Amino acid sequence: MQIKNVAMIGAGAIGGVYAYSLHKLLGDNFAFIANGKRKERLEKEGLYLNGEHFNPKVVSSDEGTTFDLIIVSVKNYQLQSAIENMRNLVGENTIILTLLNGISARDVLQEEFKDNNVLYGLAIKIDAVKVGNKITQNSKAIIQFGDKYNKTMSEEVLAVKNLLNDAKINNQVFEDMIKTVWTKWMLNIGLNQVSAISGATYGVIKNTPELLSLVNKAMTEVMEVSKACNINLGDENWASVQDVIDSLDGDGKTSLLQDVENKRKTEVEYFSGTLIKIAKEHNVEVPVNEVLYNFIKAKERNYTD
Ligand SMILES: NC(=O)C1=CN([C@@H]2O[C@H](COP(=O)(O)OP(=O)(O)OC[C@H]3O[C@@H](n4cnc5c(N)ncnc54)[C@H](OP(=O)(O)O)[C@@H]3O)[C@@H](O)[C@H]2O)C=CC1
Ligand SMILES: CC(C)(CO)C(=O)C(=O)O
Repeated sequence: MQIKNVAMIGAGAIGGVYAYSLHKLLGDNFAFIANGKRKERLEKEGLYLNGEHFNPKVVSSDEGTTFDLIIVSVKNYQLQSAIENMRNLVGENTIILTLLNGISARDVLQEEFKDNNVLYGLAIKIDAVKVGNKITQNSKAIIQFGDKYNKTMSEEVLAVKNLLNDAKINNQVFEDMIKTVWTKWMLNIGLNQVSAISGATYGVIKNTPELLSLVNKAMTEVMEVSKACNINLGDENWASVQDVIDSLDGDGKTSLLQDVENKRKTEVEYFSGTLIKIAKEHNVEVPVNEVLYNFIKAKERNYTD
């Protein structure tokens, strides 16, 4: 199986980074999916990655074509609209890969596209910042992806791996993608939420013991909930998160902080919001996350122009 044409829905900070490499490899066999004004703007202005301009093809939802692979890189609260916008471009054999943070996007997509292979996926060690149509990204970003379990890789996983290798996109397939997705979620629950409240860049967080301690307390609650859910995050998952924090560029900012700074809706419901719900079902206390949740919700509620 060879992936010949790829579409991506979500030309944002994350999408833009990977679109650059896929566009370079595939030319017009790579396209963004966008409609209306979003399509016009993307076509007219394109994107910049680290100062280099690129202008991939843009297809609309009613293009009358299907893709071998569709990569989804919108925010969690945009997922339903993205699903409707990609529906007509999903064929019988289209593989779908999500890069959204959180633990729910893959299952939401699989429920909508029951007959397709929807892979688990995430973007890690990425410190992309997007202002207007200009993206900066300095770290060695990696896509971690796969089926739920990958003791042996399926034909689809191998095909995506070959594509990412050809596009020179760092990638890893883990045996247990549920644990991998939860590990990233733990990182986001710590780092993203603390940064959104404090306004701190990665560099400031790394050099401020009080903030680091808060990050670790929020993440410890995820470890506890993971045990109650039989996901059982362990020392190696904790260590891999610390490794990611170390790798992030000092000037970079989490996506949640970028949202708060730009007075956009945040993904907090998919971080502590979801953790609090799961914790309740399992009678686990998550007081630090309750505080973080309320602070971020209050920030969102009080955005002023
Ligand atoms: N930024 C980061 O460093 C990281 C982010 N992530 C995760 O990746 C996901 C994406 O984040 P990020 O790239 O920062 O988000 P952005 O907000 O930068 O990008 C989302 C993009 O999706 C577009 N979009 C939304 N709805 C549609 C739609 N229906 N059709 C077409 N395009 C649409 C938006 O367009 P428009 O602007 O026109 O509304 C925007 O360009 C999130 O889950 C985030 O948590 C993961 C790792 C790191
Ligand atoms: C891990 C981190 C903080 C950067 O890759 C992220 O996922 C985000 O900013 O949403």
